[in-house]
Amino acid sequence: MYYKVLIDNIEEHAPIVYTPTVGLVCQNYSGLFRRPRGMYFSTEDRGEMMSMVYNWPADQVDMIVVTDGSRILGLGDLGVHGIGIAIGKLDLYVAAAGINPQRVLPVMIDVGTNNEKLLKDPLYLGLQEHRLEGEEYVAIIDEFMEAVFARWPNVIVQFEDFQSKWAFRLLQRYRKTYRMFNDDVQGTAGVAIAGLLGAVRAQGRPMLDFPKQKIVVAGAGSAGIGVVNAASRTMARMLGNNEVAFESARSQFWIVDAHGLITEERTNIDPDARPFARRKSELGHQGLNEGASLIEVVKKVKPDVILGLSAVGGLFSKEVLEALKDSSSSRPAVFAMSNPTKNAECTPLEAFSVLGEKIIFASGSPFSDVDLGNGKIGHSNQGNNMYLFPGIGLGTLLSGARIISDGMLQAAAERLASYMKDEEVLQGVVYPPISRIRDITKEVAAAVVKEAVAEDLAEGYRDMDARELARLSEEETVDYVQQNMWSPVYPTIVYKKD
Ligand SMILES: NC(=O)c1ccc[n+]([C@@H]2O[C@H](COP(=O)([O-])OP(=O)(O)OC[C@H]3O[C@@H](n4cnc5c(N)ncnc54)[C@H](O)[C@@H]3O)[C@@H](O)[C@H]2O)c1
Ligand SMILES: O=C(O)C[C@H](O)C(=O)O
Ligand SMILES: [Mg+2]
Repeated sequence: MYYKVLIDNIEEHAPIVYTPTVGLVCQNYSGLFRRPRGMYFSTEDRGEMMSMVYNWPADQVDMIVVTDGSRILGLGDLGVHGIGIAIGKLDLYVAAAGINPQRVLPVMIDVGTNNEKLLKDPLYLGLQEHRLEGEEYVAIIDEFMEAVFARWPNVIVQFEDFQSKWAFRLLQRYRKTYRMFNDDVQGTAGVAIAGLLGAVRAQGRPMLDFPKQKIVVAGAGSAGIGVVNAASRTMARMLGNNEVAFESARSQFWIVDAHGLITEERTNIDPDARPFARRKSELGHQGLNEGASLIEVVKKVKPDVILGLSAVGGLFSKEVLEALKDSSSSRPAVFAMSNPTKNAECTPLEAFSVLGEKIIFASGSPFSDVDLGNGKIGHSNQGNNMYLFPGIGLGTLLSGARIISDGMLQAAAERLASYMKDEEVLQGVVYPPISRIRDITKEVAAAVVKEAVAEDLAEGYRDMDARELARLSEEETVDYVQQNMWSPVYPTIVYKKD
């Protein structure tokens, strides 16, 4: 009944089970606690996880969303309170992807917290010690992965809201051996690429013009670097996929973090950001220096896009938006993607009032459209990984792919981009409304299945073996996905008064 209500009213309820309200829930979780949900694996469970997984009552689990609570939305380290995010994401797996709700498992890895308030809070439900670090931390995650894949070899594990340093490291560690992905790094990247391709089409230009876009990214964490990595690979593919193409794609991005513009001259540069550090040779003629402020960078670069994944509310100030007036694009794009609402780099009202009706606007959390007067509407898109992660999970499940490849993620992003019609995109609508999330998820999942088959990764699912999967046409693949989506059905009961 809960899922029936959620699915039928997804537009109204997504902002409650998901961003922004889920953020508030996580911030107050110990005080709101009613009953335990999900599984907790803690530092104290070392050596026991293999037997613990057998305590979970379901014989089959299709999807796990796991977090260690270290970076929940843009709210920082919330320790075990972060379980709310895993529960919320899995609600969307049921509502959008039709994963059976009896086969989802939210997981919290409790290795302590560095949140001083929680460390002192008598109501805190988790371990009251500082976070475990280094190889001991990795050993805990290794043990958890071995345990869940031993009990459910076909499960898919989505890593969610791990602080950046672990997000990248764990993704590299597991992605070639387990059916797993990191939603903040990879899901966000695909959604951003789909929106950026939409912004190119909205200028009346072909998607192949994407490599000409100049993009300033504020934020060099798991999400920001994930976007720049994948978007530059997409550009490079469009340019011929050779070394020159990669170099040209790289030069389209300017990354600004808490210390300003990232250049080669930065000391202690984060290895994940290093490939995108601006070269010394480029800085002179651009009039930019190491650590240049966001506003300076926007003024000098005149970018087509400013994209925020900084978790700093209001970072796209009036001055930054004013500077974007000189953008070389006929329709500059403002993507204020940080969550929850108060962390958005700017609101659509702020962006449209400074830059006018032409811009393309997207935010991570939902905002209302803006009335621009004279019957004109400034469209507020929700650029959130919710448009991809359910389809990535479902497509992986139904293909029986052994791993989740870059190609499968790329296919998902491209399907999301092509889902929007030209008329919609020209009106500034680059993402579908959430009311269509079940349909878009079905399409994304089908694209993931097709790509898994093409890459010879698919091993089939239940009665559908790999050979049969390979024989399905595009349309048949979509039907196959649809038939395997769980749906709560209730008969209509009409009470008749005689
Ligand atoms: N819309 C989506 O689908 C989506 C997906 C993933 C993450 N996010 C959001 O993105 C945000 C960042 O997530 P993350 O995992 O990358 O976090 P993170 O903490 O790893 O990274 C934050 C980055 O922002 C930088 N930063 C801080 N202050 C800045 C400033 N004043 N100017 C420029 N950069 C600044 C930091 O240096 C860091 O590089 C969060 O709010 C999260 O909710 C949104
Ligand atoms: O949870 C969301 O709404 C998106 C994203 O995964 C985030 O961490 O902000
Ligand atoms: Mg997240």
